[in-house]
Amino acid sequence: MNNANKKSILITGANGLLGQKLVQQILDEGQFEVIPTGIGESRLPTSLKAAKWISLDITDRDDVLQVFEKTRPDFVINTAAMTNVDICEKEKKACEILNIHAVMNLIQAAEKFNSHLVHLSTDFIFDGEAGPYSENDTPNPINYYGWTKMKAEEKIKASKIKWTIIRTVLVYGIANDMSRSNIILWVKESLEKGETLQLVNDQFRTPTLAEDLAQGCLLTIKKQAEGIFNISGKEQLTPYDMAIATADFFQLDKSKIKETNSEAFTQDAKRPMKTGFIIDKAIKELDYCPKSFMDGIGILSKQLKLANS
Ligand SMILES: NC(=O)C1=CN([C@@H]2O[C@H](COP(=O)(O)OP(=O)(O)OC[C@H]3O[C@@H](n4cnc5c(N)ncnc54)[C@H](OP(=O)(O)O)[C@@H]3O)[C@@H](O)[C@H]2O)C=CC1
Ligand SMILES: Cc1cn([C@H]2C[C@H](O)[C@@H](COP(=O)(O)OP(=O)(O)O[C@H]3O[C@@H](C)C(=O)[C@@H](O)[C@H]3O)O2)c(=O)[nH]c1=O
Repeated sequence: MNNANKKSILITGANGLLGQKLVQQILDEGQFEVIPTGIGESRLPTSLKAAKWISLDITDRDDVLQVFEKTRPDFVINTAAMTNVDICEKEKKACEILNIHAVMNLIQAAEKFNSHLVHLSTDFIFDGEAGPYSENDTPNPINYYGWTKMKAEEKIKASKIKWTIIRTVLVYGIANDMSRSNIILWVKESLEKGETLQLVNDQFRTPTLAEDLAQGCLLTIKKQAEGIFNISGKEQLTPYDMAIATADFFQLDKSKIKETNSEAFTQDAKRPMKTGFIIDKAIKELDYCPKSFMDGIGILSKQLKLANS
């Protein structure tokens, strides 16, 4: 506990899409003290500068222990990861260091300072043969990114710390100075440039609005819920469905969206075919209530207008 009456939440990777939404919601709600951390300088928008930024590279064990020593966070939400799935397939060592070894640094520090670790995981721990998945299904990753996220879960489950694992899928939204895009944004931007897109119609996801994911993380902290929770959107859609919905919403040229399948359209890393999550446990135990996909696009659209005004 830092502030007289507020518990503290340290966010790793706070410059990221989820990280920025968490800082926003924690500041808006005022119930907790937020400690935003990340690699290098803050890229948080000025509106979030109230929170004191701490540079923290979670792959640096001494850096992690020093920051925990200084801040003694009650909770840690680990959003930091190597999230470009195709680069993970090509740069396995870097992916292993960030997605597995760095998590072990956090486990060690959480154990030493009695912090509750909330860790972000993914649908890519599954092989996509039988989605949508519940919390009890058996992982069987088919790409290296998914394998590293599964190994990190195993390290956490084997530890002695208080932990919560939040699994999510295909997060979309807009944040300040983003280091990677997401499907709604790259479909919208490509169509606005008049580019032709190939979208697969045989992969299934339950796309997740970044704000809903952040709220799901905070609900587990508010309810001190431990264990595994699926936090995602409710609707199961294909990337083709998502692209058509995006074009309809922003009134863009749908004829530039070519329907294809995973046989014809391949990426460096294999994607599991049918994933998505069953979110009944989060709805029942956390009162989690995600937006519909169309409402999610509406929220993103309003933020884009604000950002461009
Ligand atoms: N996005 C998605 O579709 C999904 C994401 N997830 C999981 O959710 C979590 C958050 O995802 P998302 O917000 O989209 O990810 P982002 O890629 O937007 O954010 C990850 C952040 O981690 C930071 N980072 C990279 N290396 C380090 C390091 N050594 N120390 C500290 N921070 C570091 C990055 O910094 P910088 O910005 O400078 O590169 C970035 O800000 C991840 O764990 C991901 O695996 C799970 C399923 C789906
Ligand atoms: C680039 C592209 C993707 N797709 C499909 C493949 C995939 O199912 C979906 C999204 O592809 P992307 O490469 O944009 O995103 P992808 O890397 O698949 O996103 C993943 O990110 C990591 C961090 C996760 O944890 C996963 O849950 C998932 O969200 O769209 C197309 O159909 N056409 C395209 O041109």
